[in-house]
Amino acid sequence: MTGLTALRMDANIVVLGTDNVGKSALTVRFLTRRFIGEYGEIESIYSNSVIVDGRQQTVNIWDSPYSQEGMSPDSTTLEKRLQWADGFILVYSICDRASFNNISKLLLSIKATKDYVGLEKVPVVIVGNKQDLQHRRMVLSEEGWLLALSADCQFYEVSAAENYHSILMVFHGLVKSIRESRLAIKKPAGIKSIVKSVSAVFARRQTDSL
Ligand SMILES: Nc1nc2c(ncn2[C@@H]2O[C@H](COP(=O)(O)OP(=O)(O)OP(=O)(O)O)[C@@H](O)[C@H]2O)c(=O)[nH]1
Repeated sequence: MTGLTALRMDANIVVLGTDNVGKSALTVRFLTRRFIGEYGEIESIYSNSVIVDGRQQTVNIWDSPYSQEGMSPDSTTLEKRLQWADGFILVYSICDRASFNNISKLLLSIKATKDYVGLEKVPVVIVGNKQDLQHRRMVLSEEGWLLALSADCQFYEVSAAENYHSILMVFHGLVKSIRESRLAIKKPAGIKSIVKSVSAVFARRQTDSL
């Protein structure tokens, strides 16, 4: 991440997942507090001003409909989104095993792209949506938790249809992580690492003069 990126006050969030998992439903819930049921197939970047931990922040959210050509984990269209993003929301449906399997592929694509541009760790939140459809559940909560633990991500199970607050937590959690990752990059070296570097220089000088 460059110095300029570290100073930016807005956060670019990309919402990814296979078709029908509720990417648009989550985004619209967060932006309007409403669940409208049908969302169409429109690709959009929404901007919204939010207050997280008492600080105002502009959040840009890129929500794209899934299609085999455009959003499969190895496509160039996906790569464009990966480059643009400061953080990701990866959505699966708890009723759709294939959508859960796709999350691991997306994690690999994110890692490959962001490593390529030199980032150490990109904030990611994994979301299991449609929690209200318990009778059709195909993916256990524990599987979501384990995947998130192994990838060092946050995890939420939510229902965009029934609950606004859990969706709010997803977006706020991600914005906080993006902020923290920027602060970590800007943070000056601690006193311990300065002492270590100075000692290393002196040690080298002593051995050079022998
Ligand atoms: N029961 C239930 N239905 C949901 C929930 N979230 C979304 N849906 C429904 O699932 C369908 C797909 O939702 P979308 O938000 O369009 O899904 P998407 O991931 O954006 O889909 P694509 O645009 O095809 O990529 C719609 O009929 C929604 O009403 C949920 O939490 N519970």
